[in-house]
Amino acid sequence: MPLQITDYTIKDVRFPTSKEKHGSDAMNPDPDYSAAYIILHTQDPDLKGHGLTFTIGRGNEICCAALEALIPLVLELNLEDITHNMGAFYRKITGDSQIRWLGPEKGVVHLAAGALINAVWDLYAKSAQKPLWRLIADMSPRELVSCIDFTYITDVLTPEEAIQMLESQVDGKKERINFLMENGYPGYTTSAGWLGYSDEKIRTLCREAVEEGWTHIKMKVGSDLNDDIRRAGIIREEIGYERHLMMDANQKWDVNQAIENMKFLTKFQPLWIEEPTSPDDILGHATIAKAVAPIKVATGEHCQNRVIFKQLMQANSFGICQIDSCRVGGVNENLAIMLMAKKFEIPVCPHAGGVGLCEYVQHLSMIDYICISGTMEGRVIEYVDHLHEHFIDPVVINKGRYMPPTLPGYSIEMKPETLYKYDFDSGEVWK
Ligand SMILES: C[C@H](O)[C@@H](O)[C@@H](O)[C@H](O)C(=O)O
Ligand SMILES: [Mg+2]
Repeated sequence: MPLQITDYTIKDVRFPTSKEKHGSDAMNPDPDYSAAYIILHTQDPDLKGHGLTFTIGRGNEICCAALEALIPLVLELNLEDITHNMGAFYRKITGDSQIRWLGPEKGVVHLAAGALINAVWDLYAKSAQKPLWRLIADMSPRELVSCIDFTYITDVLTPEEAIQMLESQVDGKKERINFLMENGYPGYTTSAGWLGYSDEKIRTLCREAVEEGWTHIKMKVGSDLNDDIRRAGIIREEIGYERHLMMDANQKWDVNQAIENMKFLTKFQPLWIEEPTSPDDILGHATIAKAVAPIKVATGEHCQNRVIFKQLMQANSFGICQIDSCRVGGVNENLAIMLMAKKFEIPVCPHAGGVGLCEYVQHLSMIDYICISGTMEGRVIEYVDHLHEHFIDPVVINKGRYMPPTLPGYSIEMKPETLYKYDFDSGEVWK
C-alpha cells in the first residue's frame, strides 16, 4: 500500500528565552524562540514527517493558523505522488489560487509553507532511510533540478543551465562526502554576542568560545554606537585578530546611518556587516556594500523569497548569502537560491540559531558543498548554543565544525515531552 498522509497535528511551541535575553539584538530585545510545528501522520505509526517554522513569540499562532489553511493541499496525498515531482508539489503549496493572495510567497503564509514543505522532506528522507543531505546528494542533477520551481528566475538561471552546473560537480562528489564525514563543515558562533548580555558575560563567553575551538564569532550592533565600539573592543581583546569577527545590525539603520556607523566599526575589521538596513531595500544594500567594501554585506534571514535573492545578487547588494531554512519555501526554494548563488559566485553562509534552525540548515550547507558549489571556502554555518536538547537528533559540533547528521530525516523532530511542556499556553512552562 502506498504511504499516504492521513492526518496531522499542529503545535504552537514557545520557549521563554527572553527571560535571560538569549537571542536579543538591536531590533528584537526580547525574543521567545518559538516554532509553528507540524506533524504529518501516515498509516504507518512509526513514520511521520516533522517540520517547523521559526518565530520569536507573539504571532506564532498566526503561523499555526496559516498551516491549518494549507493542510487540505497535502492531506490524503501519497508520498510517492509528491516525491515523483517535487517541483510541482512546491507550486501546489505556494500557488493555491486563493491562498496565494495572502503572499504571494512572502510573509506568514510563506513561513507556514516552509514548515509544511520541510515536513514532507522529513517524511521523504525518513521513508528512504537517509538523512536529508544524503537523500539529495544521491540524486542525479536532473532529479535535483526537478525539485525546483524556476518561475520568475529563468532570466538568471534555467533548468538546463542548472543541470549543467550540477553535472560539472558530479566528479569528486564521493571524495567530498568522505571529507565531510571525517572533518565536518565549519561553523561560527553567535552565542557570545547577544545585545542584552553584560560586558562581563560577553568576555567570559568569548573566552569559552575560543577554548571550544571557534574561529568565527558574531556580535550584535545597532543600538548605541558607543556600546558597539566598547563591546567590539572587548571581543577583539578576547579573540585577537587571528580569528574572525562578524557584526549584525538586525535592520536597525537607514542606509546613510549604516555607512556612517560602519566608519567607526571598521577598525575592528569585521568580516561582514549583517542586515544593515531593511531586508527589502535591494538598492540600499547595494549602496552600503559599495561604501563599506572590503567589509562584506550579509543578508537573507528576512529575505522573503528567491526573487528578492535574485535581485540582491543582480544588484551586487551583498557578498554573503544567508539562506534561511524556513523563511522561504523550504528545501526546494533554498536549492534554487543556492544554485543562483553559485552562478553569481556568492558564498552561502546560512542563518541559524533560533530553535531548530541549526538542525535544519546544516543539511543545506552540506548539499551546497557536495552538489552545488563543491567548496567550503569562505563559508560558515551559524551556530547558537540553545535548545538543542529538545531534538531527537540534535546537531553535533566538534571544535567549531558541524558533523554530518546520520539519522534518517531532516533532524527537526522534537521530543514528545518538549511538545507537551512548551505548548503555548497550556504547557507547564506557560502556566
Ligand atoms: C531575534 C534573533 O535571535 C536574531 O537576533 C537572530 O536570528 C540573528 O539575526 C542571527 O543572525 O542569528
Ligand atoms: Mg542575523
